Amino acid sequence: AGRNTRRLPVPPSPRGLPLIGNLRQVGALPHRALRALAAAHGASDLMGLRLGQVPALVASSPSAAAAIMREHDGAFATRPYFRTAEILTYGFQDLVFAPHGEHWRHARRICSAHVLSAARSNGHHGTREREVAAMVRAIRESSAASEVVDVSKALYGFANAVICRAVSGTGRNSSWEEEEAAGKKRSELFRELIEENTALLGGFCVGDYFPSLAWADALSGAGARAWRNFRRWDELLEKVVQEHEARRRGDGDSEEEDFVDVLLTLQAAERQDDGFELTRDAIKSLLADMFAAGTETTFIALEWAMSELVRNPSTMHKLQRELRRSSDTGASASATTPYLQAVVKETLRLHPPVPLLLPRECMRDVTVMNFHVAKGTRVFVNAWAVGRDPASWSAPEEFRPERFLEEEREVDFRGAHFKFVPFGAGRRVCPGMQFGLATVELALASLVRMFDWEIPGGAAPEELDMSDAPGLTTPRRVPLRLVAKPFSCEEQ
Ligand code: HEM
Repeated sequence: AGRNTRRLPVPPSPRGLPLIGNLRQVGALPHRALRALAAAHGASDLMGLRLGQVPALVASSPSAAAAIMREHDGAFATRPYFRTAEILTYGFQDLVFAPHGEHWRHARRICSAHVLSAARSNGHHGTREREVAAMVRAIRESSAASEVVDVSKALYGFANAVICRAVSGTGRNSSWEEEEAAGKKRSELFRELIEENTALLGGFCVGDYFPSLAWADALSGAGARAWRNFRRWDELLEKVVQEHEARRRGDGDSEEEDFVDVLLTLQAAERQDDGFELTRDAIKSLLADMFAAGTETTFIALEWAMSELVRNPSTMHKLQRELRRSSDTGASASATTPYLQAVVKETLRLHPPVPLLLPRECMRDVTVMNFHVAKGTRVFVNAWAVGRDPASWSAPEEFRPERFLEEEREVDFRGAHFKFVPFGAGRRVCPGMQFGLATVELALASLVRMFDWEIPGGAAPEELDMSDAPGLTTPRRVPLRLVAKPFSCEEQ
């Protein structure tokens, strides 16, 4: 097969410049630029690119997404090596990103098992509810002082606090208020570190695109910046792990096990049958990964859900009616809130928080949709373009949650429908899907149920700026600032 594939054509590709190839054409909003490039070059399924010295492949249609993540999932299961990621993950990029090693399988099993069970457990449900309550309280206070609420900031703080508590726990021995103050300080530090991480990972590291010029990073300072950030992460995570160890030596009270507890228990049960040793650095690497992967994504989904609702008042009212009617049945009653589920789906279709998913790398020469793809090719799946594919969706650019209750009611994002892949699919599907969704649904339900929202200064809903920020994740370009009017049942 290897010999035959060489005679096959390579995917259509726009002409690049000498040396840098197509790097300049990717632009600040790569998901948009890549869709336009693909359309202009007859490459609506697969498009070839050259990013510096690195060959790349972009999948932009549902069938191309299925070819990469279902038919050839095994060949594309690895992540490319990134210099900054290597530093930021304790040299454990392999542990988190390499596909076939025992380490990867083991680490991933731990992550998924914990994250999924945490999503269901009552302990974490309670944690989420307390964080939602804290956010609602803060918004009420701002609205009483007739301030405009920085919704983006409130949502980021919320998403960050939920992940902080799920991953590194709550100081179970202190009161909630004491903890809230300490937690806030820590959340701020986490926020700073995560932002720096995102900048570093999304940033341009010469060595990632020009392996033969890797020494240039030493000159540009990207390497030094990554090391500096790494040391700050390390200090914080070391503290988190030490606190847990002290607590475990103490009263051993662990009614609410968090992620660090699970990892320490595993470490103690040491030498797993596959010979994997959970070192201190491996634990810290996994923690850093959860923080980085869980906060930004949850925040972005919430930010766009609120934006779309404010921009589409009839949708907002319909959701408010559903939630206010079913409020006494409790937040877990997802069966009673079908419209909420549809709103969340529609938000993720139009605004997947990681629009190009995380890059994969081709591990051997393969034939994909009759094209030859060489080993070492870096692969992007344009989930954003796939979710707006005009051949698969009616009125694809419109926000219309009803589609998920009508013609698309069978379609979901769990990895079986390749026209809707905001969490990826196959071996590399997001392990935090359940956890992220539960957080998004709970927070959105409370904000929509408990407040009426308006754009400050009486601007018309359709004037709301909906542009996305440059980078590999897509938060709003400008923060969402709204007036919140507390809703009380007597008004209706
Ligand atoms: C709405 C929320 C979220 C969205 C939209 C999202 C989306 C994604 C996407 C698109 C990927 C890459 C999948 C691929 O390449 O096929 C991913 C990977 C990942 N996500 Fe999420 N995610 C969310 C929440 C979370 C949360 C809450 C956590 C953890 C607490 C998490 C942990 C991870 C990890 C560890 C990976 C890397 C998996 C791997 O490389 O195998 N995610 N996520």
